[in-house]
Amino acid sequence: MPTKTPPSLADLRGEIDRIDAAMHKLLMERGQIIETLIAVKKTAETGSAFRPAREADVVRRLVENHSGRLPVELVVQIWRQIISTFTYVQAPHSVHVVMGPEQENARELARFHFGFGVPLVKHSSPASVIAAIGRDRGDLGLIGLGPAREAWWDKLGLPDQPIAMATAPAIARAASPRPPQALVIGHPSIDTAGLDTRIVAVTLAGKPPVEVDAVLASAGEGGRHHILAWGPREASDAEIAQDAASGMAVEAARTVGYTAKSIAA
Ligand SMILES: O=C(O)C(=O)C[C@]1(C(=O)O)C=C[C@@H](O)C=C1
Repeated sequence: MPTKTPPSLADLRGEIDRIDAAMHKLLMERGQIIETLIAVKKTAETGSAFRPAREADVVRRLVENHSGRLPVELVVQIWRQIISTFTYVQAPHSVHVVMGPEQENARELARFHFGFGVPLVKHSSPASVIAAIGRDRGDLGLIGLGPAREAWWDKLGLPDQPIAMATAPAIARAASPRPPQALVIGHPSIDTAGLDTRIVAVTLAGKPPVEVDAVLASAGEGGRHHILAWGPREASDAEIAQDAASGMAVEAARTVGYTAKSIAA
């Protein structure tokens, strides 16, 4: 049987050039939709093009349809860059991030999530990020989750205060901790319809004996224990608080925003 001669390097590069040109053309075609998007979404009036539920759908579909040699993280990273740039071009804004010695990977996480086209503003505390949102309705904030010095999330969801609307990273990677590492917050006027997960600020009588996956962040303060819990959107604040409390008495529970279910890569 005659053996097939392998393609030359020039042939392979020709093939890559053809694919690159097609990808570039499609990207430019995607870009042509922006002007109409701005008009249809009335972005000039609302000040923000950010639609977290739609973004989560796009990423979930990519992960579901992915196969082959290319790591899915790369594909998600490329699309996060595209989507964030599209959001920015429709309505320029900044992303406020808590960065400091205790938040070493915050910049990397912010760049992975929002790409390189969006300006990052550095803050030293969650309270300062929360205060910054609302001065400009289109701005977003990124605050690290996990153990905290104070229950900064208690400021979310109050009248005219920012709410939670996404978690980062967009996918739960095997190489990174399973629970989300950071919370994305934004002005309450941003459309959060379609996000299937409720985020609840809970006050407990004391520290629960075990920490469960339903807890995103926690802080001990003034004898009380404060946690940020998540559960299905259709569940009530009290139900989500009970699930996260591990038997500890629940003193207060209040919705502070929503997010999309974790997307496992
Ligand atoms: O679907 C929209 O509303 C868009 O503006 C498009 C797009 C995208 O690039 O896919 C950009 C920003 C939104 O946050 C969601 C999705």
